[in-house]
Amino acid sequence: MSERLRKILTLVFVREPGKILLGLKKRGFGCGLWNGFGGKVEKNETILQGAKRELVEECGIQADVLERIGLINFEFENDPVIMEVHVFLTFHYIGDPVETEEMKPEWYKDGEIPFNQMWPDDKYWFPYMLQKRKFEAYFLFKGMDTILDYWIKESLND
Ligand SMILES: Nc1nc(SCCc2ccccc2)c2[nH]cnc2n1
Repeated sequence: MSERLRKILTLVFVREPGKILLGLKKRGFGCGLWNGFGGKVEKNETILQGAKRELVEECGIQADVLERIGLINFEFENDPVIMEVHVFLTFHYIGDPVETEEMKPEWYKDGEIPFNQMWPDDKYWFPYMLQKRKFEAYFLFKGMDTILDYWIKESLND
């Protein structure tokens, strides 16, 4: 896997006790789905800096403390590039979420997460993230809707 082409991306979830902030993607990759906030990591920034930047750009929230909670590799059939998504979590942030051109933010109760309007893999790894259990996962997609294969495991390392 190491010699494959990789695209490094971030995904940030903002939490309150019993609630999670999701954004409805208004354009681009994953348009029409609820997701965390994130995107590409630029050349001149670290993954953590990229995560913080995307959170501000996409919903106006500043998170000084982001905890790395997961690492997910997404592969799409017939696409040579693997998406390496670094997932972050924060309970400590500044500002109220605002709608942007990219995202429409909404708070959801943990038991009312709209998985049927989210990427199909989310229901597999959200439980780890909601319980603050670090995880690694891999999903092989056919198109945008079908998971051909996957694994997920709890990881203890940083
Ligand atoms: N939850 C979730 N997210 C993504 S992409 C997240 C990274 C990203 C990529 C492009 C723009 C913004 C954010 C997924 N891809 C396949 N399953 C998936 N599940």
